[in-house]
Amino acid sequence: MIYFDNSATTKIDPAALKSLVMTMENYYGNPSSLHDLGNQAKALLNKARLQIAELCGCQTEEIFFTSGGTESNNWALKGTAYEKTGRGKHIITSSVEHPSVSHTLKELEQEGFEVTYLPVDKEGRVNPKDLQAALRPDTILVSIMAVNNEIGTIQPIKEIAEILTDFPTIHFHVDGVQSLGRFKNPLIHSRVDLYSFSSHKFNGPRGVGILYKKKNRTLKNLVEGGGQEANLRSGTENLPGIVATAKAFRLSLERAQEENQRQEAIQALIRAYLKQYPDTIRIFSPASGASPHVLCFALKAVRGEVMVHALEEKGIYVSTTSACSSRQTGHSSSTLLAMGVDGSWAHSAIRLSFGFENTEEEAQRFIDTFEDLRQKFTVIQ
Ligand SMILES: Cc1ncc(COP(=O)(O)O)c(C=O)c1O
Repeated sequence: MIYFDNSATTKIDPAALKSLVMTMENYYGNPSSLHDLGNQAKALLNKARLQIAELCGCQTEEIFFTSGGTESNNWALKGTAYEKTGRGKHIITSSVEHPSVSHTLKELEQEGFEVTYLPVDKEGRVNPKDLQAALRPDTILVSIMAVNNEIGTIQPIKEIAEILTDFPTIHFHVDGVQSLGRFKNPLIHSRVDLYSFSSHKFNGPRGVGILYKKKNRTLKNLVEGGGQEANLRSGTENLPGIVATAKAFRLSLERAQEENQRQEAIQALIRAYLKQYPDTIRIFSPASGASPHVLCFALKAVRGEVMVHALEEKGIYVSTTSACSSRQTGHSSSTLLAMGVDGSWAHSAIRLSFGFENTEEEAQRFIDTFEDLRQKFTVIQ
């Protein structure tokens, strides 16, 4: 079996799994309880928060735990919109965001907010000049992803942050769900106010997200209840998941350099093979300025889902462009369409995404299998 679907989700790291089970078995007290078991759970929660804050170079009060990347994104966007509605109703984003951003913004549009969707170039990248031109006195929020989940493009977050330095009242949110380990500073730039992470994308467990919120920024809370997470996000904390997340976060950063190099080598091997067929194979992931963990391409006139299942029969697991959209029949990648890719090519796209267990030997096995399929499909055509 070859698992090349790490942008959809990753296998939990054995050390993170150990932390998860250890916490479940030994720290089952509720961190809000007054007794000793509660105190022990609370101490562990504080420790996990401190570890993540230190790794991000921020304060513990700036780290909030949520249920995943989707909730972190929803909270950053809606929380800003509802908090700042008196100051303005204009939001800027890109046309290639994950649905947890784009669908949330569509909802806000129905509630009377105005959203500017910045175009992207042929590599799926926003031009900071377009952002500069879109800024208005009533702009309250800019939300741009760090790394695109469908093709891997890295957005110019630093350049955008520099521009926004002159606009200190605007909240700058970055969806960093696909980004951990790709930047030296996990939060990229000090001008970033809100940053979303998702544990299951970096070999942590499902059901845990992180929202970094800069100390002086205010967000409306969306989840009311017992006042956990500094009264801003209620609900009994998922302590085992949070402890395992802290472990996976640290491990991801520790092995980032080695990981990136290995994934670059895997990607280079597969790219070299794909490039032999320029008439029938198109590569959509940029060759530079992109994360090495994603490689998106298409074999002409073979639908993405057909290729996904043909590879699956050979024990190779990949996606059409994003796991969320892959069950919607006839759905094309929104990123590819925003890049101006022709609809029929977009329908044929598949995404390979690499993780910490993948090897160059697997890349070679993938190439051999894909070559058989390419020949088979070419004969059929
Ligand atoms: C860029 C991006 N943002 C947000 C999400 C949502 O994260 P989660 O699955 O933790 O809700 C994903 C998941 O694929 C993603 O790739």
